[in-house]
Amino acid sequence: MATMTSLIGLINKIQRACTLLGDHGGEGMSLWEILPSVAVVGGQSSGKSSVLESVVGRDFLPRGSGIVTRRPLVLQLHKTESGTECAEFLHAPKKRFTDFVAVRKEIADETDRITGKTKQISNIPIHLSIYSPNVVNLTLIDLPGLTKVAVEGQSETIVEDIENMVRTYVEKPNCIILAISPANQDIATSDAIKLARDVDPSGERTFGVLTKLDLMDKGTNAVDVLEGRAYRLQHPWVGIVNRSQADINKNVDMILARRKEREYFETSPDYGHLASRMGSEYLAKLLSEHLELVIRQRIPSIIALINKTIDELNAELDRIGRPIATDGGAQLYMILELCRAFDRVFKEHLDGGRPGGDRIFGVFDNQLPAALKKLPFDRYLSLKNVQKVVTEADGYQPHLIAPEQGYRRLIDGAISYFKGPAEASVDAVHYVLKELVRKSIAETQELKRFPSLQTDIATAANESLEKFRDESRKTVLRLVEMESSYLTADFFRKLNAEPEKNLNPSDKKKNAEPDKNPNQSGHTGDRLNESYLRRIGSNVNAYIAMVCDTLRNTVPKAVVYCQVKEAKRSLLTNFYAQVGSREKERLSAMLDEDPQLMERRIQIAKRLELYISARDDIDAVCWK
Ligand SMILES: Nc1nc2c(ncn2[C@@H]2O[C@H](COP(=O)(O)OP(=O)(O)OP(=O)(O)O)[C@@H](O)[C@H]2O)c(=O)[nH]1
Repeated sequence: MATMTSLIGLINKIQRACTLLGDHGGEGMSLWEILPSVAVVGGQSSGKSSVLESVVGRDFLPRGSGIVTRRPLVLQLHKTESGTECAEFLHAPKKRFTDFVAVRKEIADETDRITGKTKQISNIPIHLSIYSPNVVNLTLIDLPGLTKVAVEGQSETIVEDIENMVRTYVEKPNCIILAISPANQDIATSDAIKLARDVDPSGERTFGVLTKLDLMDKGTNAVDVLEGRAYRLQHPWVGIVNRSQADINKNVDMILARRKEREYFETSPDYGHLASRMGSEYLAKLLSEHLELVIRQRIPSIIALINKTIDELNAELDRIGRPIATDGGAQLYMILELCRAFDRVFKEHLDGGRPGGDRIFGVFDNQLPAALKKLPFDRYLSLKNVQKVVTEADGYQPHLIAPEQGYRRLIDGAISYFKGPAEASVDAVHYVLKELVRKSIAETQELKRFPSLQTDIATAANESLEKFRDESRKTVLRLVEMESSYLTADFFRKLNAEPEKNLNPSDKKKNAEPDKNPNQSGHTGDRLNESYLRRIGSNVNAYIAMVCDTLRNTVPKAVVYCQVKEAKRSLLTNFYAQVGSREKERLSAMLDEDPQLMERRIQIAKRLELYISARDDIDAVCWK
């Protein structure tokens, strides 16, 4: 079974590692939060520093009037078998202090480094480890003393600020509270007890410490408090006699002070019966034993938290991606895999499964028919324009039978109107595809960490789409031009057949005077009569309607063939060819990651290392 030394040593080690990672509490459940610690709480001048120092057995804490402790001091005591005592700060790990006067100065300087030489406070802790044969393994947190009023140079909120900071430490269920109250004040007015009662009403994690027993008025004693009658706590009260200011001035050393304290209790008529449970040494032992008990109880939940965190960190590493291979072949493989992932998402957009592909159907089903409908054939085939085109078509020559050239010109002119909607369909589908490329890049999880590759893929895909658009435009224009290049003769044959039904065909052939029938040639003297022009207009209109029906069906086919199918088939084909011939340096550049993400990965990896080593340490200690 684990020894007390190894258990507390283990917790010390994990706490130090937490601080290295900047994990000293804060938001969320952290390892730091679950590790047990002892916080020293009390009003100013209640004797906190004195208690801490006598537990440690050395003078090392800054002294002075006013607010001295302005940052939490996390003090880790490590018991060594032998050797000289030394101290080490986490912020200066290579420097070993053997002179405790220098330790005191370093605490003061390090406090100022964060807070400046003001009287402000900060909740960023200072970590100090003390290695000594004269200490027990213990982690103590010294906190600024609770005050009642702000003094000159302090902000109005200082009283509240200190209380809030102390509270953040002591309200955590893992915190053992060392509540320091001076015996020469009424226990009912103790700031430490007041706060401890607030955050630990059952008193199960509060240790009451009564200082300054030697300063009580003659004839009074604190037996009521020390025996738990004045204020009941789950743990026994411990009385302490620290060095007086006069002792400090006379440089009474700690060893002597402890001996004097022991003698005080042993010879005291009031406290003699309690002597074995009084004094700084007893307090240190009591705390250490309690801490061990708490750690033992906590180990299962610490292991559970560590395991849960390791799983979460691994999952996050998977999500943001593992580090990239350095080998060129592996990088090429990775780039192609990423392109394929993008391509899959893009195809899902087109084929369904993800939204967007339906907008292409919308172009053919709504936009194209609406644009065709809006073509200005009414104006183009107005009586006036028909007359103008037909008249101009044959130049100075009179029309003989039917205005053949006039018909052709009118039809040609009308068909050229279809170019607009056909090209607009090409463009509309182009923009839908471009948007789908953008969306697909954004939605490809695997690509998220590679902004450079995202840009490269977008550029390559858009270049391909431009090419497809050009091809598609040529094709639809060709479809329109084809309609002009050879007209459907059948349509006119049927048209000619209709009026002939009303006439006697033999008569028509015989007299060979078409001009006489206005329905046939429409000549009135030199000019075509109005109803004949109307008939030309309506014939051309009917022909155009037929062409329109055809194009409404063929333009979408051409667009899908040239743009959509090509996009599905070969959006990145050129890109693959280019990438395949690229140098390793360029491949690495394509896999450049977002610097923030890289930083995040390093952080997670560090954290993961801490948690894994913490788990190993716990395993090692528990199996000992
Ligand atoms: N006689 C005697 N004096 C004590 C005792 N405990 C503390 N003192 C004196 O009380 C004064 C304040 O003690 P500190 O230990 O500095 O008290 P603190 O709570 O750390 O004070 P701040 O850091 O200012 O909040 C010092 O002059 C100590 O010598 C004690 O048990 N007996």
